[in-house]
Amino acid sequence: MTLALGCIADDYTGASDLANTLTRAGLRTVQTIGVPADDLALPEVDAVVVSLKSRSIEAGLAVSRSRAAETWLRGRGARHVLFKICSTFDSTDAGNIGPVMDALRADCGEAVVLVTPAFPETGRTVYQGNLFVGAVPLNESPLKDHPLNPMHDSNLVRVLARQSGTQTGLVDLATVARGAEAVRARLAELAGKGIGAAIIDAVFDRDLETIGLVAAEHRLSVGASGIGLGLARALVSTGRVKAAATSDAGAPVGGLAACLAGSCSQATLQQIANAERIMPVLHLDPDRIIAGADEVQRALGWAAPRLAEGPVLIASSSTPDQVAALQARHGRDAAGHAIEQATADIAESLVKSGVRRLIVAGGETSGAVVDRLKIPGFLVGVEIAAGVPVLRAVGAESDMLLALKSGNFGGAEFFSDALRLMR
Ligand SMILES: Nc1ncnc2c1ncn2[C@@H]1O[C@H](COP(=O)(O)OP(=O)(O)O)[C@@H](O)[C@H]1O
Ligand SMILES: O=C(O)[C@@H](O)C(=O)COP(=O)(O)O
Repeated sequence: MTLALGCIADDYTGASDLANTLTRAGLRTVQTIGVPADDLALPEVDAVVVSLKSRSIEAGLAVSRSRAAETWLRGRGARHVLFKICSTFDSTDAGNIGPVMDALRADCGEAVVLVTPAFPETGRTVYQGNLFVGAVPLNESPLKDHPLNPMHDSNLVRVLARQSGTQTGLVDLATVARGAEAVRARLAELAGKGIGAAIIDAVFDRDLETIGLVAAEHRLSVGASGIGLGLARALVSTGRVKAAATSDAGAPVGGLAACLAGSCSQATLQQIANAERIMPVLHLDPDRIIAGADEVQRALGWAAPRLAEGPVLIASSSTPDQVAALQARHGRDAAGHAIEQATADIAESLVKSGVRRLIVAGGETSGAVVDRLKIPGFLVGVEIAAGVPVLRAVGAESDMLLALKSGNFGGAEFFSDALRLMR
């Protein structure tokens, strides 16, 4: 297998979002959980997205895990590696976007790395280096209240400069609009000044196509699904990949269905509220989880009689005020970790009792659940909402369908939309 594109994603929902985008653009794609074991039977593919849970861990660990993934991908022929980050640039001043980018850049000797989280299909656009979420700048969006990485600065040139050892420059929209040659010239100018990273503006998919053409000539890029779209279209339009039809990875599995939510995003809170109309919903008590009380057992006892009747939803999600109060009592990381592990405990028991269709809301939450279920990889099925495909587990103990929903993605009826497509 010689890969046309290698990808390293810093969380599992982000990885499935990217795998979805690449698949829809015609690349045969598989999502692996971590660096695949040698005995994992992978189909013949054009792109592999290695999913890491490295967004919110210590920067040194994120670097070493990303480097291991890079070595594996380049060893399978990937000339270009895309480091997939969140379309809302989720990170802190300690990393991990800057440190991982610096390490991968040093490994491949790239002069200037193109960086853009733009993903217009989901309302993420970048103008003059400022990230917009829908109509508002990042720092005014719900991301200002993210439980793990609240985003308070929408100027990505500044945000990345605080995290990276290299200087950060800008390729503005006017340059992108002039086409690939103008972008190449601007990158050469930045490289001449010793600037090693460039935030590049993008508002429409056509901007990402220009960016993809240029990025594909390089060894490394950093961004969200939008630049993945640009790269995939460039690989197809230049004949390096023959566009494939989408597979039937979402064929029915039957079995019980359940939903778990650990995301506290505004979108997820609305989706949970709407789900109350169509299925039983249990709201976990986060204080009881952290206190180590038997909240997991309570949830399982609640779910057992209801599952045979139809899908259920179990959520730890709370409003920003409640999240802040909980974190003040217990600490941010301790609270997040305890809740993720409790959600994983619940997922493990649900699967033991016959759940084969599982929907998880939240990136870190999905990471904890998928790790616990020891699923080595996924094939991409139909799209439920922009950035969220139906996934079929490969190499797992049971044949299962999953959906890993980024906190901010999906329409107001996401849970019923997903269940309709996961049979
Ligand atoms: N009620 C709560 N209070 C505080 N933190 C919570 C609560 N519920 C879940 N969390 C934690 O918040 C984080 C949500 O992150 P994540 O799952 O990545 O969601 P998103 O995709 O919205 O970013 C996780 O670490 C999760 O355990
Ligand atoms: O790019 C995106 O927005 C998503 O693919 C993503 O990474 C989402 O992360 P979470 O919101 O933490 O799920």
